[in-house]
Amino acid sequence: MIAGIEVNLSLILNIIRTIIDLLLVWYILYLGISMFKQNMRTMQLFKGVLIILLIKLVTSVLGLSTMSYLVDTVLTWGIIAVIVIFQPEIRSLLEKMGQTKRDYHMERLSNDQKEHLLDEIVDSVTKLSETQTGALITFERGQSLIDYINTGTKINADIKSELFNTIFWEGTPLHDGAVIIKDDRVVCAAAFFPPTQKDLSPIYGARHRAAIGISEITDSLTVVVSEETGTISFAIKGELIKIPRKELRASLVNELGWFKSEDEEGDEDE
Ligand SMILES: Nc1ncnc2c1ncn2[C@@H]1O[C@H](COP(=O)(O)OP(=O)(O)OP(=O)(O)O)[C@@H](O)[C@H]1O
Repeated sequence: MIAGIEVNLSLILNIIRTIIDLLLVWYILYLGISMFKQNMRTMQLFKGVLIILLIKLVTSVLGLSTMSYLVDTVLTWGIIAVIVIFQPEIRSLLEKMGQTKRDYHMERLSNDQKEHLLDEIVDSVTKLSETQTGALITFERGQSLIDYINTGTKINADIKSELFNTIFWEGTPLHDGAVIIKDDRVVCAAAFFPPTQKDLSPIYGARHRAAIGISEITDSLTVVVSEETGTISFAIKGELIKIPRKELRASLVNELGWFKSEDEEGDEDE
């Protein structure tokens, strides 16, 4: 009787272990595939690895020992090369897996203070758009942008409409590159982003490529203003979304998530 219970218990434990195992593998595959889908570089890598694995299979089945040795060598050195070349993507994936950051800093600000910050940003982006001044403004969200902040010139200033309009004025040395905002601070200007490798319409040049590029490898939000047309776009998760001027404020509120809904406030009070 006791032996029977022990067998059943170990069977149940085995089933639970298998389910946990499968769920973990599924989660890692899901993260990997969503990263591959977002980024053209990783998509190309994925195809390359598939081709090499296919060649490895064929050479093993046909017993082509020299070819098999060559493929093994490519795989061994390839892994090292992939780690070096795709360091930003691998880091982004690991950061996503361990992401627990809550926006403590923004939570300390009152709604009035946040409204004021939004007013400054909306006022500035609207003016940049009206005057057709090219601009790239990136908001750090869950994942750190420290690597990209380090490529620019540190500022650590308040968010002010005049500041953005001055920075992006063509006569200033800082106008080339992106401004990065972390919480309620403008942390740097003239930051450089790795441009996307995606096929894009020829109407988009280096600025839009940079905006999409940073959104492929981080969860940041980038606001781009086109110098040629004054069009405002958001770059999010590898996609470019045009934002009509009238909808800029509402779209920023939606994407930045600075204001909690009443439901969320209620949940925290309980
Ligand atoms: N990799 C990059 N990282 C950050 N900023 C960049 C990068 N590449 C270009 N830029 C910015 O974009 C400007 C050049 O934009 P370009 O005119 O080629 O882009 P565009 O997408 O056609 O935009 P626009 O519609 O404003 O002309 C540069 O002066 C620089 O400020």
